[in-house]
Amino acid sequence: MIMIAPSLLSADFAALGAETAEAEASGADWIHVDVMDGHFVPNITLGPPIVKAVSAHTTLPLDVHLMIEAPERYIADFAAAGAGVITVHAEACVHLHRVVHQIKELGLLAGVALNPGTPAAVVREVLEDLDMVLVMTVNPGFGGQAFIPGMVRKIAEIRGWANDVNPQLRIEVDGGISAETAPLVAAAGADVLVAGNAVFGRKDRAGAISEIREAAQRSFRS
Ligand SMILES: O=C(CO)[C@@H](O)[C@H](O)COP(=O)(O)O
Ligand SMILES: [Co+2]
Repeated sequence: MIMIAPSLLSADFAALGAETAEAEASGADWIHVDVMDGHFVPNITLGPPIVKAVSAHTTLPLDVHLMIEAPERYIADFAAAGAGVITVHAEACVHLHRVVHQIKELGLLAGVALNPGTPAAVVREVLEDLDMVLVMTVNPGFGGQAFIPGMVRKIAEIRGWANDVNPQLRIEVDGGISAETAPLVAAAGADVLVAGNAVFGRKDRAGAISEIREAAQRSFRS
């Protein structure tokens, strides 16, 4: 089943509680929270205290996307703040296997993200251990960027491997996802779609979420 994870990066930061509750009421499956440190990516957003504050406004899993160097330093803090899924960037981890198990030992779902310039092969050796791979379809750091079509091949490659070694693997896509791009990624095997601008940029959030979901559902290929 396709899941939709609206990204709070495009929400009103002065009203994160209300924006989160509205996303849940509008049919979101997860709430995507973008954490940026100004080093791994050229932008700074938020940390565990804000994740904790947001968690009081939803019953949905918080899908925490860590765009930070050496994320192992903060995993326990984000878990304590209420994260349900923690995704680290492969490019930010020297000991990727250890970090994945650090997340799982806290009872959370573990994801690994790949920048557009990073080959799929980087996750191959940990694929059996993962709950999710996040294929970035823009260069991370900002919302509202254009989808990079070349990433569709990477999604299909990972789905092909997962069918052999980890059929339950979720493949999340993040960046430039809309009702227009959703069918492309779903046809390649992505089943968790992050959408920032395409949801929070619209007044009718429920309409936006269901349009993206239906567009993806029609072409999903597992
Ligand atoms: O991780 C990121 C950006 O680095 C994302 O989660 C963005 O927030 C997606 O925004 P849109 O491209 O959907 O507007
Ligand atoms: Co993100």
